[in-house]
Amino acid sequence: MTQNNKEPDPHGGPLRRFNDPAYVPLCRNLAEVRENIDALDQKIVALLAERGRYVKDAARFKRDAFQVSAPARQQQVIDKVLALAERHGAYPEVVEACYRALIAGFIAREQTDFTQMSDVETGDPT
Ligand SMILES: C=C(O[C@@H]1C=C(C(=O)O)C=C[C@H]1O)C(=O)O
Repeated sequence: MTQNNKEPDPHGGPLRRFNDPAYVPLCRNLAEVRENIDALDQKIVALLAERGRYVKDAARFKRDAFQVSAPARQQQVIDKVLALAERHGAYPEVVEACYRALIAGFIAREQTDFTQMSDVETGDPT
């Protein structure tokens, strides 16, 4: 196969086919594939914003950095999303990698939020 370093033509027809006869194509061209991906990305980012708001709220119920990190809960989330991946036919390695990155990012934000809070009983900044 030759390499031409040109981006694919979004409006061209198919250049390859899957060998699996059961494969049902979804789109007529790459532009249509990308419209669908872009529409999903809008929903995914909106959902990430909503998830982030709950992660922020979680900081109100924690005493220290270990509780912010909550490693047992992290593992529970990974196990749960891997089971969901299987149920929905998502690629498990993609789901796991995404969630490990997401959780790491959310924890970093939660740790920052935690430093900008005060103890409910003493009023001490933590
Ligand atoms: C939101 C929480 O805090 C952190 C963030 C998590 C997440 O993004 O799912 C999970 C555990 C914690 O590391 C929580 O403890 O539930």
